[in-house]
Amino acid sequence: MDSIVVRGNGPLKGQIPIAGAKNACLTLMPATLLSEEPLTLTNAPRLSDIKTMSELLGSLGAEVTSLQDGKVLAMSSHDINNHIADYDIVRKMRASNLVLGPMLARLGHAVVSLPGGCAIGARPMDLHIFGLEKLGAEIELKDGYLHAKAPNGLKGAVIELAFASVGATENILMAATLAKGTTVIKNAAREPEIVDLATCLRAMGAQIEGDGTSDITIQGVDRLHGATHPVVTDRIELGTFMLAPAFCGGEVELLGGRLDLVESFVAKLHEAGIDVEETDKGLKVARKNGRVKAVDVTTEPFPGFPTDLQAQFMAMMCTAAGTSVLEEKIFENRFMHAPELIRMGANIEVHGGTATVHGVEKLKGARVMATDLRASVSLILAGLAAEGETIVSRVYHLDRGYERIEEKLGGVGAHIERVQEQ
Ligand SMILES: CC(=O)N[C@H]1[C@@H](OP(=O)(O)OP(=O)(O)OC[C@H]2O[C@@H](n3ccc(=O)[nH]c3=O)[C@H](O)[C@@H]2O)O[C@H](CO)[C@@H](O)[C@@H]1O
Ligand SMILES: C=C(OP(=O)(O)O)C(=O)O
Repeated sequence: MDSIVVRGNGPLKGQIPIAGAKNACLTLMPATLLSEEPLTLTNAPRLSDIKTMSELLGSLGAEVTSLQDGKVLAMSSHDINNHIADYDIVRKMRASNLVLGPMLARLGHAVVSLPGGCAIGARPMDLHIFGLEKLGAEIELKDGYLHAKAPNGLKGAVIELAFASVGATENILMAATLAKGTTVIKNAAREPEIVDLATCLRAMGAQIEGDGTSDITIQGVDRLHGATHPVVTDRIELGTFMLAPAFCGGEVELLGGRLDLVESFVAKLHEAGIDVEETDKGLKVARKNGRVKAVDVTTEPFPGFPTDLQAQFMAMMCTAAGTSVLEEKIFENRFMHAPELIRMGANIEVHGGTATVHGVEKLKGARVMATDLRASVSLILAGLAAEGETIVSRVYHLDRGYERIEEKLGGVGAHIERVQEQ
């Protein structure tokens, strides 16, 4: 199994290219199931989650061809000959549940394994089911699988979500494109990945308005056609790498970075005393001198501070001047990185969904274990700012969401290498 070894670093300098968004690509790929014609995605990230989604789509009869070293995904769902998304693939990745809406819309039936919980929370699918049932689907849970059918086809409806769930919005949005009549999703998620999905669906012939706001209106059409669509920039990879110079010092330009994707996060960086400026090619982040200031953060749905950047921000707060309070409002168990950061000398108290971080002068390298994707990368950032060597094990979590992290961070002067452990 691979581990990542990082050594405490001086200032970082240079440029890091930001990839297409994992979380956009994972919903754009199942959109191929909605049409018999090919869908091609450009600017795709090279990640293990993308391979898992390719495997899942392949198991349903779709063809996914990876071109240009994985940056282009050419997909065709001409022949969908299986309607069962098997537990063995779905359990590897929760986003597998995003085939449910498209399969139901295209085939009129689907059987999809319930993904189950994961390290960060229980993550039920009640809102996905609620929305699809409003569209006329009949859904039953049997043997751990959701058995969904729409004997009379899907029909447009007004669907008010109790919480602005990203996945539920995506599943309902995709299903509604082929439903009869008009669907309105109220309290829809507003994340950039939803806007990217709607943009791609429009390129395929769907009629959608209001994406990026809380009310999305979809006028169903009879069929969707092929398209080529560039995946939006990964705002979480962007935010993660913005924290590297903020934490270690130096100046790094994030190529392809866009302020509108990370505004609430950048507001917190400014409060902490970090400079962020827009350039022709992206965003430049600099910390020239002085200690980072402690700031409080509450995670919220977009446009609020993203939960997927909470672990990384907590790592930086470990050596900030003062005390910061981090409130996690999206997932009930997303502080698994705290005990590992404490092994590196951090002073953190966790009570329920609140973590209080008392800044210390320095972290110290240690052997630590990654528990989930963003926890893993928070430990790498902490290791770069710590004294001595940090070994992060279980980095398969990391490979789900960060392509070639050693190359990207190594390229700006970080001491980081991947090793194989027995
Ligand atoms: C592949 C992907 O895009 N993953 C992202 C997506 O996950 P995901 O789509 O799973 O996140 P949701 O927005 O659905 O979940 C947010 C909260 O709603 C709850 N919930 C969700 C659905 C449901 O039917 N019932 C319910 O109670 C969840 O348990 C969680 O507490 O958005 C999250 C919130 O920004 C991000 O952290 C994930 O990185
Ligand atoms: C929680 C995440 O992903 P997923 O929803 O795929 O588990 C993430 O990207 O941080």
